[in-house]
Amino acid sequence: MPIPVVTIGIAGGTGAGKTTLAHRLFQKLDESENVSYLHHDSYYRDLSHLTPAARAQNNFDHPDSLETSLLIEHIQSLKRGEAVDVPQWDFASHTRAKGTQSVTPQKIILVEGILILSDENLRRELDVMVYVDAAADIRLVRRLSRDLRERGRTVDDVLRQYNETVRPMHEMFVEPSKYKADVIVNNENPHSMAVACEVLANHLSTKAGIKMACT
Ligand SMILES: Nc1ncnc2c1ncn2[C@@H]1O[C@H](COP(=O)(O)OP(=O)(O)O)[C@@H](O)[C@H]1O
Ligand SMILES: O=c1ccn([C@@H]2O[C@H](COP(=O)(O)O)[C@@H](O)[C@H]2O)c(=O)[nH]1
Repeated sequence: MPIPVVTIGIAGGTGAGKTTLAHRLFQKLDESENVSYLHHDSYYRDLSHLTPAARAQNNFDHPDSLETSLLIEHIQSLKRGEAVDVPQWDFASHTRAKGTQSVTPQKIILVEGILILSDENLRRELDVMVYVDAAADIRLVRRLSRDLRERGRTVDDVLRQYNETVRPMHEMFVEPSKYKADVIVNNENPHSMAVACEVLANHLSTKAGIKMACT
């Protein structure tokens, strides 16, 4: 039996604050309202057939690097009330890890990723589209620090990748998708975050009777 579901998409450039916003939303939701959380990064196409050096050169910021059709299938399954087995991505080796993570159907499906608003079929699955915005230099600094800390990279790796693929793909696919969003959050302004929270709380309450306290 299908359950009423609200699907929220959170897009934005690398380091903009998508995951931070998603976690803030979890904290604001009533504890009884669980969320099915899908990250587009989990759907990178496996590269284990390539050498480690070739994998590191892959363009992870182009839409073709992701199996978006599988993400769409998973959103549709969750909407039908069916659990899904989500692949796991290993950022250190650039391969799909062994095993999957089961995600169960909930009233809210939260989908996050740099490219989720650039795909027309994926946009059709989203009820509310949010784009988190921050200046390129701020995003690069955050990305550098996160990739050194959490993704096993060196400064040279991060800067080479940023110049060769991250920045050009951002300009080609991510930044233009901002204009598809219902809400653009300025992550350099805490008030903008608070206003976005109010907009989402209002939408969740009107469309699905879900309570979210933003204060
Ligand atoms: N408004 C902010 N001020 C300072 N640091 C932030 C802010 N938003 C996010 N960060 C930090 O920037 C890094 C990248 O944020 P994250 O939410 O992972 O970005 P994304 O998911 O868009 O790549 C994290 O270390 C996070 O703690
Ligand atoms: O194996 C990989 C897969 C992805 N990336 C980079 O990740 C970011 C997207 O993640 P954010 O959390 O939004 O930053 C994307 O820009 C890819 O370049 C990677 O480096 N290696």
